[in-house]
Amino acid sequence: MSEHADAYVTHGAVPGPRSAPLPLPPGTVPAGPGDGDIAGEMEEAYWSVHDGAAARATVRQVLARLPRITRQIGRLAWRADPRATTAVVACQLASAAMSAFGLIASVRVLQELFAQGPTADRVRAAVPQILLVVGFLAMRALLEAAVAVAQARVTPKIRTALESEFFRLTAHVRLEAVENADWHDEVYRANDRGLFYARQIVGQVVSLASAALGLVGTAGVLGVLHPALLPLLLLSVLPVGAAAVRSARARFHSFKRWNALQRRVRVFSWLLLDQDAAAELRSDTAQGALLDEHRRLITRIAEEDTRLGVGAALLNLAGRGIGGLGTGVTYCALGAMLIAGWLPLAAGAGAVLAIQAGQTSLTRLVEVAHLVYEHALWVDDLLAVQERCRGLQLRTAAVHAPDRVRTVTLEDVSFTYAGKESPALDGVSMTLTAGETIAFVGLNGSGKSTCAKVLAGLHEVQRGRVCWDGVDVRTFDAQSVQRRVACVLQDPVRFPFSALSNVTVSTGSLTGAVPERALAAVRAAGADQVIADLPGQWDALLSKRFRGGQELSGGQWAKVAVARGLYKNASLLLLDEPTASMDPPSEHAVYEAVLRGRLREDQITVLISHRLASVVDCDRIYVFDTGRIVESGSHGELMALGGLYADMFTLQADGYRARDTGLPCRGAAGGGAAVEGAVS
Ligand SMILES: Nc1ncnc2c1ncn2[C@@H]1O[C@H](COP(=O)(O)OP(=O)(O)OP(=O)(O)O)[C@@H](O)[C@H]1O
Repeated sequence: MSEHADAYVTHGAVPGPRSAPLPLPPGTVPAGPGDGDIAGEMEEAYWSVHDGAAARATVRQVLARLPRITRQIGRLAWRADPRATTAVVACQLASAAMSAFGLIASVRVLQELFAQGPTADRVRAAVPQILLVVGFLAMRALLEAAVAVAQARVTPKIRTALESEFFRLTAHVRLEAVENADWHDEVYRANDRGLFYARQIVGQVVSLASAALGLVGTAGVLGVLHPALLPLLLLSVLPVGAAAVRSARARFHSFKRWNALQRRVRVFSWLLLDQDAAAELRSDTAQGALLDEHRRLITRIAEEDTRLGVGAALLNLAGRGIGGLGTGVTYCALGAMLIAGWLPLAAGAGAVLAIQAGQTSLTRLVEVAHLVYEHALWVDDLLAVQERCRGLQLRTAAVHAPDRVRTVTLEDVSFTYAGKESPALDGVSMTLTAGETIAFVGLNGSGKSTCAKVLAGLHEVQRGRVCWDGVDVRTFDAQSVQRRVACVLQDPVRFPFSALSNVTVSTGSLTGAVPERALAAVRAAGADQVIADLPGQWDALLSKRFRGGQELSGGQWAKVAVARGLYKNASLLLLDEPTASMDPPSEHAVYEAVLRGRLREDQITVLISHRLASVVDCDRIYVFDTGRIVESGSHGELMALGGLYADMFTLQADGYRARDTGLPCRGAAGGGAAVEGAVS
């Protein structure tokens, strides 16, 4: 055995420099999150960025942002449905006017009632004003209903527009961005929080406008009654406002703690309910430990709930106390004005009504302003993520990749993943021609999958060129390139669709199929028997999560994935360890189909495999080592070379021999037989 094989054996599957050795772990594990300051310990960095922002913001910060938020939401609403948006604004303004007119009419009713003369006459005189009050209130109710109807039209449209734009953008982001952990976190956060709050914020902005207009209306009415009542309104509402700000902040602060706990509980709930985790949990008898932790957390939530409830009651009491003090001072001042004769008694009673309405509007205004402030941060976050996605979109170009590619060439290609120091591919050159079957082999992390992705145009190289029929692939529209490539990966996506859709989805269709091609693809992949045995066959739903759905084994899913790749009928077929979970006869059948090119004679097929027996018949084999191609040639040429390939092949072939007897092992039918044949 050569020095290559020695390195393979003595250093394990991943040779190369190692970092500092891992020290012994401690004998006791920390009790877990939930001890001490739960909010601090359990904050999840990327979820919690804006949680509790309203608790930290000053009144000035909140007020300063409100006009911008209102404009932003207004723009979104206008784009979604201009008519409904106009209706919301117009009806909202009219409803506020009705409130103000109703208040003035109420004051007039009081004036009539407090006038001189017999009671019956005074009541009769007040009737027209009472009818006016009723009319204004009825109008206000109708207008508020109209606002709700228009809002119900515009809100789902905003949600649909934002959500479809969000997914359209994220689905077309370049692969390197998707593989970036920060981008991934941002997108999940935008999906979970941004879209959620975007659905609510229209209603909240409408409530905010309604409360603000209510306050303005009250001030207007008081100004009409007597200008000196305006400072009185201020005197009355300021303490109420201060109490409302304190209570809103406390609520957001508590919510942050509560939310952190809820997230943690959800992790345990998912694990306890998850179908995929069920077998391992039971075999490890881990349920007890998970249940204990779950119980501990929900107990903490219950305590937090009680703490929240008691805190809210105390804050409410304090707020009402301060508000009551303000009201008391206001009424004293009002009494003084009445005694001094500045104001008729009826106007004084009207002022009391107006001040009470003003206090209610202000409390609502403060609460909703804090909500809008915090939720708008999440909506901003969503819009910022969308903007970032716009800059990461797949390349679009007028030139499309050729329908049938004759040659794919890599010219001195180097590629380094973002954040990595050493390149994954370093000066790789090769030419692949239609009709060939090529294999990539090499140690873990040597660059095989990266090279396949570069060939497929999924990664843009930093140095060198990837050419399709002599044209740099970067000049083609990216999606046109991807339409001509089929990738079958080791861990294929298990689409929760019908068996047929699982095959046809590779052509971008869930509902349309070319029946003969679908049958040929599943036969070639060995998936025909899998589908034939399912109740419902082609129509069988492949997901246990839905009623009547079926579950496949790992190997059966792999066959469906290979069928999907073959069905695409692409110029370039990339198979990245597609048979790793298949039984030997199935693996053999797939390689037969792929290697003999049963579906397409003019296809370039690239096969990545660690089972070297499966690449023996390939036209050419490239051997990768730390991002470079160190050997290439046919199986025979590489064995004669006696390098890394020959060492790996011999090592694997030895594994199929019974050590004592020298006889082949029984389990090595299919692939094993090929190895025996090849090395003997
Ligand atoms: N998305 C990624 N981001 C950063 N580094 C990556 C990424 N994917 C792969 N790498 C790194 O690039 C190098 C080559 O990886 P690649 O997946 O191409 O190797 P491979 O030969 O296909 O390995 P394996 O046989 O284990 O599948 C490795 O060092 C790996 O850690």
